[in-house]
Amino acid sequence: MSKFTLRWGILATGGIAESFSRDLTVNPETRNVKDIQHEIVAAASSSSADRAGEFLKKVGASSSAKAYGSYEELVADKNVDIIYVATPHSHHYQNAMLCLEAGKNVLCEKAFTVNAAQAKKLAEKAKEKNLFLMEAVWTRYFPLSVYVRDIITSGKIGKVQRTFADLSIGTQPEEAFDNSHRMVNPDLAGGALLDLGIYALTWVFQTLYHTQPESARKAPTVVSSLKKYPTGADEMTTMLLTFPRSQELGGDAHGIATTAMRTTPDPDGKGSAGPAIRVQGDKGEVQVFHPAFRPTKTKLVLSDGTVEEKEFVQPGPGKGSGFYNGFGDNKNPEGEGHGMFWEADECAFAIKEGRKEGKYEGLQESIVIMEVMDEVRKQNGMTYPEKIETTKYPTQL
Ligand SMILES: NC(=O)C1=CN([C@@H]2O[C@H](COP(=O)(O)OP(=O)(O)OC[C@H]3O[C@@H](n4cnc5c(N)ncnc54)[C@H](OP(=O)(O)O)[C@@H]3O)[C@@H](O)[C@H]2O)C=CC1
Ligand SMILES: O=C1OC[C@@H](O)[C@H](O)[C@H]1O
Repeated sequence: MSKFTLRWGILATGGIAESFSRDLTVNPETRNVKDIQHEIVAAASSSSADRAGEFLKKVGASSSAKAYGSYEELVADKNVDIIYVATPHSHHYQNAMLCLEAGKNVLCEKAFTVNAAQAKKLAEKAKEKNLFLMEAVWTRYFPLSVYVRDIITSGKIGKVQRTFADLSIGTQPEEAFDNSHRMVNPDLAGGALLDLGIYALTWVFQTLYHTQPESARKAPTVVSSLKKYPTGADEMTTMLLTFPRSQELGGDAHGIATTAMRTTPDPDGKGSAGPAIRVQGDKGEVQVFHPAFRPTKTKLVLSDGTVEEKEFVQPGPGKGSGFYNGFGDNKNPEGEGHGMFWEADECAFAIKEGRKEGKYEGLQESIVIMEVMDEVRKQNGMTYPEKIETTKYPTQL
């Protein structure tokens, strides 16, 4: 049987574009995926075509892949089936809209947009054009996440009551980033909430919201506190979410999502401080260890005395495929892939099957999460410049 090939265009040539593109070059059979394959057919850099060309060489794309010096040229390429948007948060709305308007399917990096209004507009445009659109929350597609969700829906830990989830990175932001860096720069919609807090929210949502039947899912209420960094972006944010749920499911559930730049749930790098995520039911809990964006270890602890630890090593090409932590250069342990190929596979399966959204986080869920982040920013007076909050398209950034 011939394989379905998804032809990718890569929009931007920064750190995560490199990790993602390297993962696209990994043979899917190494992860036991047989019916689809990926091909990078083009990349574009807003700086120059030369930079796009160097990028294509670096990530191991075929020599026939096209290098463009503008995003507009990329979206006009007829050989491209889907575009991976890998620019800073501030640019996602404009860049993703450019792709959709040109008739391209889109996988857009997290945080999906700057606010929920922009996310809704993208979802409407994708629907109008009958295109696939997905937020690139890669963690949702890991076998580890599938396992955790299955634990919950199978009832193994009983009725789920509460999830604690933290993604904090234990850095000194003053040393790690200058004020123009995307992690702290409000002009690029920087800050802990949109960059890191999204993963804490991902764990809260995929355990307390996504595990409910679709018709039963209700948006949570939220109370929050946020500490600002001198640039005006946030460096630490804490959110308490209440999910309205039926008595049958155990009644309302609480999600505590935290993020911070200066602390870490894993100070010794060995997991000694305990898990970063705890999903608690009335018969036990399932734990997930740091980092919330790329966890590899879980522990199930039940009130009947069962304790089961599991390791989920990312399958892959062998020596360090270039694991990128968002602001530095970090290598995967030998023999591990990065893990962005799972979300890429989902795009291929969806497009092959004619689905228009990701199966483990549809657009409605991305929008609800953006609404939570909007509310947190509103409660704490954190705004971004109007030109990146606007839904006006096109807007020159
Ligand atoms: N899933 C994950 O694990 C990770 C996801 N991310 C997400 O990926 C996105 C990009 O992050 P990352 O790759 O670290 O960022 P980088 O700064 O490394 O790269 C961003 C790229 O966007 C393009 N760009 C266009 N306009 C601008 C602008 N005004 N300022 C800066 N860059 C611009 C540039 O590419 P060019 O010049 O080629 O056009 C640049 O190289 C963010 O949304 C982030 O949240 C980041 C890290 C990890
Ligand atoms: O998505 C991400 O995951 C890893 C983080 O360190 C990074 O900053 C973030 O963008």
